[in-house]
Amino acid sequence: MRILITGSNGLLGQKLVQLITEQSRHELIATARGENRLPYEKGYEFESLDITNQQEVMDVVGKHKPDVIINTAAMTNVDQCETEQEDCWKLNVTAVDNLIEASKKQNAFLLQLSTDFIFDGEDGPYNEEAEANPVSYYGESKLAAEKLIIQSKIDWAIARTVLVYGIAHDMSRSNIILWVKKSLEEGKEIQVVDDQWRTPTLAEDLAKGCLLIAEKKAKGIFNISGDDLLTPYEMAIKTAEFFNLPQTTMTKSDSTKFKQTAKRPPKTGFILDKAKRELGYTPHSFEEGIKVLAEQMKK
Ligand SMILES: NC(=O)C1=CN([C@@H]2O[C@H](COP(=O)(O)OP(=O)(O)OC[C@H]3O[C@@H](n4cnc5c(N)ncnc54)[C@H](O)[C@@H]3O)[C@@H](O)[C@H]2O)C=CC1
Repeated sequence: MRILITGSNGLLGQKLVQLITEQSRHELIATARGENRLPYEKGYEFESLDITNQQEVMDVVGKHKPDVIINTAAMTNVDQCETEQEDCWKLNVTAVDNLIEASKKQNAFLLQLSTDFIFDGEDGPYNEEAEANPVSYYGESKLAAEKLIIQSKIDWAIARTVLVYGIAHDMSRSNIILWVKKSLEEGKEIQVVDDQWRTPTLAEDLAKGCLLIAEKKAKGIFNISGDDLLTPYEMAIKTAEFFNLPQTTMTKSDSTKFKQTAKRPPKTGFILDKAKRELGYTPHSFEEGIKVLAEQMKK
């Protein structure tokens, strides 16, 4: 199978490239805006691709004729989406339309990544049929992209995910585990919210879930996240316990104390029954996820 990935420099993109090249079962075309910033070059072809450029999308997809396109590229900074709405829409919605058109022309299966932020967070955890009601512009844009795909006449899947954590090859991305570990090691005072719930997702699990969908060409919406419903404070406690760090400088807080540009849904998290049943998806627990990161940090 020929798989084309957009946003291959992003966190999920990197993990997908790693997973697919390690398995070497598929032909891979890794694309990203600008230069290839991946540290390894074997086992895949690289193509520069800005998905907001309609002609470029048509040309690259037309040249490589993939069986499956996995669109990981997006504007993922929730506050930035709130302040730069035009750019957010261009990348998170209009560019998806470019991919739909290219998929239609080449008869490719399109897998789009989406988010728990399409929900208002009043009654999580959610299954795939729950009613969306975004409270941020980011959530609105990702929901609009879902609608475009659902209404299209192509073969499609949507993988929705939640709070992805993992180690990018250049350590460019922080996450709650790295932040808590570093802060407690330095004896820094930190406040961690205990009134938001998520099912945090190990980036490697998300990559596996996406590949399962691609290999099966499983159509429809799939929740692909971790399975443990936790508050950030609970995640922080588990992190401190794992690394055997003193918790004296860490205090419980609530989200009203933090001023953020975009509103966050209080309680999301996903029910994974469908992905487990139909894809054989089996995510790590949060503790196992910390262990995976700890191993990667040693390298
Ligand atoms: N990271 C998270 O916690 C969550 C992520 N998601 C979704 O999962 C998907 C993957 O997320 P991450 O890998 O964490 O995001 P990321 O921010 O690490 O990667 C996004 C990639 O898109 C690329 N990109 C930006 N503009 C582009 C353009 N015009 N053309 C081509 N590429 C462009 C960026 O360079 C970056 O490499 C996204 O669709 C996101 O909305 C959903 C829920 C939570």
